[in-house]
Amino acid sequence: MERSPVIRMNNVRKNYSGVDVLNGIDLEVYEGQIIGYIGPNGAGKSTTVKLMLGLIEDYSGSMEIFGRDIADGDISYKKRIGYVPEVVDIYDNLTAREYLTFIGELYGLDFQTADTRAFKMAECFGIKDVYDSRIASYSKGMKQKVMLISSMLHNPDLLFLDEPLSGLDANSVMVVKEIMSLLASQGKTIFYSSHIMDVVEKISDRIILINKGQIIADGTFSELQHSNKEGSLEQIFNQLTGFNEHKDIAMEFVSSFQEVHE
Ligand SMILES: Nc1ncnc2c1ncn2[C@@H]1O[C@H](COP(=O)(O)OP(=O)(O)OP(=O)(O)O)[C@@H](O)[C@H]1O
Repeated sequence: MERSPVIRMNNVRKNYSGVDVLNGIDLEVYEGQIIGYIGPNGAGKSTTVKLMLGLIEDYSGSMEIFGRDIADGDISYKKRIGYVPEVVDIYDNLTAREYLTFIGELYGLDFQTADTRAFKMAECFGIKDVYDSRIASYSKGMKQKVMLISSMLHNPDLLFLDEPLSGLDANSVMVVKEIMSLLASQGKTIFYSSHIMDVVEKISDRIILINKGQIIADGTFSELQHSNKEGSLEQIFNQLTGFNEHKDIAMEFVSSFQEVHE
């Protein structure tokens, strides 16, 4: 059976006020893949994800999700997508129950289904006792858990996660990594961005490195290792993005706020 890609990008370009941010992204992502999408700050990762989510409309090239061009005016594909943004920006005045049932209903679930699912998920994440407390009183990790629940409540086929493990303790990290593997084994596709290289190295079955709006590496971790003769993903990242000045920069940074004694 021929596999058709869940995401297909063809020569996607985007500029902001004449400044090129994406310079021709070509990409095919398949069912069941866990894609680690990495790159330096400002490389264009969030821009790519926002384009796929339909949050930014003005671009050139073509972009298909679930086999349909997302510019065709039919936004029903969004119901099959879950998203955790990089910055947790939720309605602090709501309780988790209010927020999650609201999100569930936006995705077409009835209140009871959304509530039952959300409560069970909150229980698994150890936050059921605060389910009816205002989100404003939550810790950073607890808010992140609410975001993770909201992205999966409607059982999406494609998940976009931006730093999904941000603020989570070591035990919760293990649970979330396991959830990602389980979903991928069911054929769900996970596209996630992170700066934590050792996690990306371990859980991705494909790593895509973007630099200055272009894909400069794409493969499994061992493929990247073979073609770059480097050990860790962090070292491959440094090598491919041409960065080896960390010591000089650190020295300069510290000396900017310290007196230099000759
Ligand atoms: N709304 C905007 N208006 C103007 N420029 C923007 C806008 N959004 C992003 N950019 C620019 O586009 C470039 C890519 O930004 P993007 O957020 O995609 O990077 P990123 O790879 O996600 O970075 P990070 O790792 O820091 O999150 C940056 O130079 C950024 O300044």
